[in-house]
Amino acid sequence: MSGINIKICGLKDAAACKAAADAGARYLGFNFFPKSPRYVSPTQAAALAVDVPIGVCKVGLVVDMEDDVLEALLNEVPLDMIQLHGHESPERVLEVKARFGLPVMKAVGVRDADDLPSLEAYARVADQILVDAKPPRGAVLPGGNGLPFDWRLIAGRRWDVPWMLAGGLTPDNVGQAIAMTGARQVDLSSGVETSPGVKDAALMSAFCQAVLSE
Ligand SMILES: O=C(O)c1ccccc1N[C@@H]1O[C@H](COP(=O)(O)O)[C@@H](O)[C@H]1O
Repeated sequence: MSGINIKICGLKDAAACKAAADAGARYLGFNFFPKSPRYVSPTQAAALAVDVPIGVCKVGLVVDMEDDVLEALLNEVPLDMIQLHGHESPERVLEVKARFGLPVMKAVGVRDADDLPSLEAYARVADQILVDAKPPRGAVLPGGNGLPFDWRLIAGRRWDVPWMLAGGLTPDNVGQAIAMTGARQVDLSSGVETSPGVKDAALMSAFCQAVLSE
């Protein structure tokens, strides 16, 4: 056992949730961004949440969501953590934490060294930070594009809160990603899919094996 935590995001059906938890994921992510091929409605997520094992963290991924929509979502789905994956400011992170009382993980996109100060800023306000690849210019999705960033940019860097590495991770590259960055938590979506939004149990198992054998 490596002691590295795994999050598998964008789960849409009960079989995929079970396969992810059985494979060893400690966080399961539900995606509430309507434009995503991984979108689930609050009603669908509420049904899936019922069978998530105790001790596995249910994360809700939202993108620049307004308070009233977020409130309705949290009233319907028993989430354990909110993942903010849009343009939410540090002030907005604090607001969401205070208003909804759940831990907040803020995704921060990295493309080059200019993006690194943002990580420090969000690490001061969020409960966790998700160090993700910045989406390509003009992309529809602010994440979930299956593209890694240059891991050398964060080699040896540490923040004062727990952090996850994301962006284009796969069963084949996650070992190298961990070795280069020292990540103790990893997160992915596309890398365990056969097509956008379709999770594959064998790929999830292969990914978790690759991480857990580190
Ligand atoms: O997966 C999506 O469709 C998505 C949509 C909007 C915001 C974030 C999204 N995905 C998150 O992006 C990272 C990395 O994903 P990938 O492994 O590169 O596909 C991960 O946190 C996903 O949850």
